[in-house]
Amino acid sequence: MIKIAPSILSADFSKLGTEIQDVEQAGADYIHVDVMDGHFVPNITIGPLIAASIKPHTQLPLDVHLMIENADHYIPAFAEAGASIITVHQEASPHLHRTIQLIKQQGVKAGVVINPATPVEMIRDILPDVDLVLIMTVNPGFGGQSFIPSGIKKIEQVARWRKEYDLAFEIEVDGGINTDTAKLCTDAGADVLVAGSAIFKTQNRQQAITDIRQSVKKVD
Ligand SMILES: O=C(CO)[C@H](O)[C@H](O)COP(=O)(O)O
Repeated sequence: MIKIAPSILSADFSKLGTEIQDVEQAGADYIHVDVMDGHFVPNITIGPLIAASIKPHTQLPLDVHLMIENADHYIPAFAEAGASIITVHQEASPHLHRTIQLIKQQGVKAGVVINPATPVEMIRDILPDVDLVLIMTVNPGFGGQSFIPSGIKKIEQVARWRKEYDLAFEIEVDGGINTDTAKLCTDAGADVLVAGSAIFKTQNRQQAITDIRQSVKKVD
């Protein structure tokens, strides 16, 4: 079963608790928390204080996507805030192996992310150490952007390596996911679909999640 991770970047921040409860009741599997620092990406969003304040409002795992420089400085605080998964960018992590080990030392699952312009080969050597690989299909920073299809070949390649090396990490995809693009990703091997505007910008979140789940089952 495909997992759905609504990205709260597109939620109403004035009522985050009820927004999160709404998507949990609607059948979400993870709550995707987009953390941006205004340096690595041109936007500023959520810090550990907000992550900690939303944690009591959901039973779902907090899937924390760090789009920040100096992630090592903040990983303990996000773990303390209740993150279940923390993902860091290959492009922002000069000592990626050390950073992945730091996440695991906090008792949190560790993931690695690559941007649309980063060759998938850049994460090959870290695959045995991660619990999740996140392939970006937009340039990180904002919700509501168009899907960049070059991510599909990366999902396929990561899925091939997972099989070849007998590994068990999840493959997640993020950016421009909707009923038109979800199936391209799941057919390529994605297990977790992050969707922001396709879920939070609708009135009926249950219908939105059901529609994405149905779209990946369609026979072409
Ligand atoms: O990481 C992100 C942006 O950096 C968001 O998770 C992503 O863009 C989701 O939004 P949408 O589904 O609207 O594209």
